[in-house]
Amino acid sequence: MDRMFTAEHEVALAAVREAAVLCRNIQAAIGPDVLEKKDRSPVTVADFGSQALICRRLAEAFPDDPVMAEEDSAALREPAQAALLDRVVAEVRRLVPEATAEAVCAWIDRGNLTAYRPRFWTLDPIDGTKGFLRGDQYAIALALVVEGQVQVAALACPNLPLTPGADAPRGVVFTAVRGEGALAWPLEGEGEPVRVQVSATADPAQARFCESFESAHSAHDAAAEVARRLGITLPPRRLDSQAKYAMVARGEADLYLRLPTRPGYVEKVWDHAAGVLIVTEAGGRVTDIHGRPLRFDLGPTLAKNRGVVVSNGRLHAAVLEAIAAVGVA
Ligand SMILES: Nc1ncnc2c1ncn2[C@@H]1O[C@H](COP(=O)(O)O)[C@@H](OP(=O)(O)O)[C@H]1O
Ligand SMILES: [Mg+2]
Ligand SMILES: [Mg+2]
Ligand SMILES: [Mg+2]
Repeated sequence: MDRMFTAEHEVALAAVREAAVLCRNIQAAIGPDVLEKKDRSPVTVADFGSQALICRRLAEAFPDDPVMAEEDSAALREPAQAALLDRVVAEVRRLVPEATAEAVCAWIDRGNLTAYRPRFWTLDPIDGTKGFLRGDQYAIALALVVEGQVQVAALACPNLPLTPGADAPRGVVFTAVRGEGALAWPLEGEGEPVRVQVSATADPAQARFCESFESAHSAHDAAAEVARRLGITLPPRRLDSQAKYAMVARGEADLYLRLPTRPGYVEKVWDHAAGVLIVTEAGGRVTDIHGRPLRFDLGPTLAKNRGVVVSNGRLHAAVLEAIAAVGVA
């Protein structure tokens, strides 16, 4: 069989790698003063810069493909934001010297798709913005959705150790093409990728689970109850962003629980599309808390889903059962 989506895979990998350079440049410059002043501007600059770089590459390679991205440039174009726009343009120019303010805004606006299409890209230019500001985990997540199915994914995790358990070097990109398995590439350099595979853990009590760092994004108390019910004694690993999908995909965790915190929050497509393909291609399973597959054919939100459960596959049924027994709504 011919390999499918070869060009899309190559472009997606190169695009998230380039954006990761910009994000690293900006994160490296965050000082204690930024945190003390609760200044969110570094992540705002990185969000816009990352989206501009990736949309530029997609526009070059696939001019007809729409992009459903998290950010839009309306705020950035306001005269009052001129200084912020200057910072974004300066960061983009370190990678694309010919970039102008107008071009940067136009690239960002290529990410303005808000309705479902039979073929579209979805982009989270920085996922885990809170982690980014804390100097912790964040991700750059890009996925191609065709007929409602994620076909190609690239997930850059600039602060995740390249090898599980080792502290350095950091920076890994996970990619997947449907039907072809999942790969982990060094973020930098020409190194060969390795195949990633979920864990073989079959005893729920032995499960290592992860969840959001932010308790506002995922109910920590409900997850603790589910864990207790499964006999899990290890504390959860808490980390920001779709790096949690990567943890399950490479067998460093067995479960990722994202249990709803309040009625009304609806998950976003760009927070999950890339992670879902990487985990499923690594042999794992992803559903919502009711066991339904995540729907990427409804626009920017997962309007028909509630929460997210990610597992190595083997543990999935037991986890859904425990969630139902605990009564997570
Ligand atoms: N109340 C809520 N419940 C669940 N997710 C939420 C939320 N409020 C924001 N989010 C999403 O949670 C994402 C981060 O996920 P995590 O907690 O796993 O790091 C955010 O992505 P961004 O950081 O890209 O804005 C945001 O889209
Ligand atoms: Mg996000
Ligand atoms: Mg984001
Ligand atoms: Mg956001």
